[in-house]
Amino acid sequence: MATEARVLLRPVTFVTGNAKKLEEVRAILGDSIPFRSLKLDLPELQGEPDEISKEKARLAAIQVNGPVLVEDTCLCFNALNGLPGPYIKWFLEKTGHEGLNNILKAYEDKSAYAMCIFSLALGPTTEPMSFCGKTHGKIVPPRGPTDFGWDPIFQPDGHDQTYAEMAKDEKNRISHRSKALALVRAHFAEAGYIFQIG
Ligand SMILES: O=c1[nH]c(=O)c2ncn([C@@H]3O[C@H](COP(=O)(O)OP(=O)(O)OP(=O)(O)O)[C@@H](O)[C@H]3O)c2[nH]1
Ligand SMILES: [Mg+2]
Repeated sequence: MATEARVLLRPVTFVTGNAKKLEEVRAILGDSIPFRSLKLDLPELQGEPDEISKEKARLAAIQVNGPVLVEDTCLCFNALNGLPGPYIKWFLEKTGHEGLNNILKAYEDKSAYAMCIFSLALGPTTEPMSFCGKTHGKIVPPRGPTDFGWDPIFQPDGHDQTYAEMAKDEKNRISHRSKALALVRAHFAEAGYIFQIG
């Protein structure tokens, strides 16, 4: 089904308070989609990851009054049926890498998945669309640089290194974030948006 082309008068604003996310999004997207960034710490709902991400997009679109892209990242332990999930930020802040490993000491299953849900809202009155990427792996004692979140304790399946130990471009090739952004790019290619940026 052909999608009607829509004219966008402004670049897509990627709204995040997290500089490391922005760095990765820039590296992955390159110049495939006209975008700029805005540093804002948006309030986050409690609930299912998809709804948290969409609500961030709704709030961001009101602030920006134009097309916005946001993302919410989850780290999900299979032994805990997906928790900490969207609450990983607070678990990490309060318990650290050691605490996250300790939580799983009670379980044999150390498997986990990293999940990114991007939400795109074309404007403040448009319902956001979501794009989800997942990378499966396991939780391990920390290895590698500690400059980005839980990267040192997440070892993707099929790799000997944690996210933190990997070269940046290697992480970006296989990450939850790059899988979700591949869907965002495919959406832009299919929707045929026309950017008329004055
Ligand atoms: O090791 C990591 N590798 C990653 O690839 C990654 N992506 C996000 N995070 C962290 O996981 C929490 C998500 O929470 P989150 O999605 O609400 O992000 P945030 O509040 O930092 O930014 P934002 O909500 O303003 O965009 C925050 O602690 C982020 O630092 C990552 N850690
Ligand atoms: Mg956040």
